Amino acid sequence: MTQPGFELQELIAKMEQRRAYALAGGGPERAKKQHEGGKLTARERIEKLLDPGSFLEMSTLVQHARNRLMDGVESPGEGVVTGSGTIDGRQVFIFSQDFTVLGGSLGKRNAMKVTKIMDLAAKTGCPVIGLNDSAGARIQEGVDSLSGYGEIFYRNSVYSGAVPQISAILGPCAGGAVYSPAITDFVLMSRGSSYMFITGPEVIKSVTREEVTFDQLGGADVHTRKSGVAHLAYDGDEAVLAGIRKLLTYLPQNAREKPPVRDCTDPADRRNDKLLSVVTPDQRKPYPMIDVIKELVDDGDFLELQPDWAKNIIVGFAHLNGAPVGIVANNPKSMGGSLNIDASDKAARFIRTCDCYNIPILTLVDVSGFLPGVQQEHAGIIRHGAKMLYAYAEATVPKVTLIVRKSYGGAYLAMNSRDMGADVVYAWPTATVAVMGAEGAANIVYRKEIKESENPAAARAQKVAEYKETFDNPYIAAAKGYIDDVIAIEDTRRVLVQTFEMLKDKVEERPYKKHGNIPL
Ligand SMILES: CC(=O)SCCNC(=O)CCNC(=O)[C@H](O)C(C)(C)COP(=O)(O)OP(=O)(O)OC[C@H]1O[C@@H](n2cnc3c(N)ncnc32)[C@H](O)[C@@H]1OP(=O)(O)O
Repeated sequence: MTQPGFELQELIAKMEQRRAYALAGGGPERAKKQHEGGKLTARERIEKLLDPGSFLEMSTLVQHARNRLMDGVESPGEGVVTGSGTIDGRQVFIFSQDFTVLGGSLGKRNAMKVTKIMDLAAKTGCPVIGLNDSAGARIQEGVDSLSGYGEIFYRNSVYSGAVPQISAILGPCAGGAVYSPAITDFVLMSRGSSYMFITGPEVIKSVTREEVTFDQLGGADVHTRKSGVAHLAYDGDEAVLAGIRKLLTYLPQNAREKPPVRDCTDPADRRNDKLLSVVTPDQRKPYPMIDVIKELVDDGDFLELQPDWAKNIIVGFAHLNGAPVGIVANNPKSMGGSLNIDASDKAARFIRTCDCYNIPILTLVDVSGFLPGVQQEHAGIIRHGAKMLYAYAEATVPKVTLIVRKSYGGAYLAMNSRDMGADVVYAWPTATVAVMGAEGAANIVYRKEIKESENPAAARAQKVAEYKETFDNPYIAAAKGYIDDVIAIEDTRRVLVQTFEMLKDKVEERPYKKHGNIPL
């Protein structure tokens, strides 16, 4: 007769054997190949991302859905590692595609593992992090694998704005697979070892005869400089994972919560005398807006998103006296800070991201207008610029606008003026608010007088000077109540900290609707 203890040991041994089989993934040879390609394995990534020892794995023993083509094929762990854990003590859900198992390809059961943790994240109100490294739809599973993608995309969309979703691209992400990261809130890529594209170089060559490498087509630099698909690029997996940890410090767990406030040692009333030598009243003289931002926020620490795409607008996260804030700022160093199609898309998306996750918005304005040009008009600047107006008006988080220098025309409205829903608008003494700059305005308003004058050039100069004297300042707008106060430049940090503190419990309701219809 079998000893009861022995029977239990057998059961335990069987469990350990199954578990070890799954944990080994595609085996040491494929793991070695992964390392040789400058990449970590799926499990190493999880270990580096989460707080030590916090990973609770799910669905470890799942196997592929059998079909004729998959006979005799092994898929330990089914090509993806899933579960939950903590980052800085806060719970997150994670899936990490395992390229060592069938190239991390996505079949029905692989997708089931992913959707399981997405559902748990939504039910428990926690962020979802996807570490992508996959050859795409599992060819042998045909339409079942397409269905698997559908189930993931559906949840990416339904949970959008409910819980933060962050995608890291750490290897291939091709074909329809790209649409999962594309729907999520943030996309981070590793340089040199990751790429995203709809159709690969081979197909492109056969259809259009264009010859291009994987990296030239969809590498990290392409998506952070040209397409705007990705928000941040890093050198290597570890840097991407550190980037995710940093990003989470600005985000709440879900849309019902506020983002975490941290201890702040940078004095709330620190004077900003440095700024007196950064921004000059000369409208034609550009200055680094990024220096203005860094001077105002806690410890000069600003996480800029999409820093190399649509450089004429700056967006990113910082803390003000320990509380996260989203910043949107014109960049006079690029295209004179004017707004174009890409800048409008970049800003609108960021504003909506802040609003989803209860992050107050600070807008720093130095804008000459929307970029003139046939290309911009024909490409739909009206439709794209409208997104910014819509996004600001739609946002119910605290919104503070500071006019640093120029604020002209339609762009004055697109940069969150009082009428567009700013809760408080400040201006520096260097600010000018008008329909257009003095040169253009004088030419139109005094055209007849200038033309009929004996010396048109002198008459024009005089009228420009008169116009500047009368209109190129913030005081007319302040007198009409469009600006709440003109503040001392060196006192700005204190004023902003106090203003956001005043607004922190702001509640703003909107009329009933299914959802708004933002122009896309
Ligand atoms: C909706 C959509 O996703 S459509 C897109 C469908 N996907 C594709 O067309 C990509 C097909 N795959 C590829 O082109 C290549 O595998 C690449 C470029 C992604 C990676 O190339 P490499 O790094 O050289 O890896 P390699 O080709 O050896 O693939 C690794 C393993 O994954 C397997 N694999 C790769 N792609 C798939 C796939 N789509 N389905 C099933 N298995 C796959 C390979 O057979 C290989 O298996 P093995 O380790 O047992 O030999």
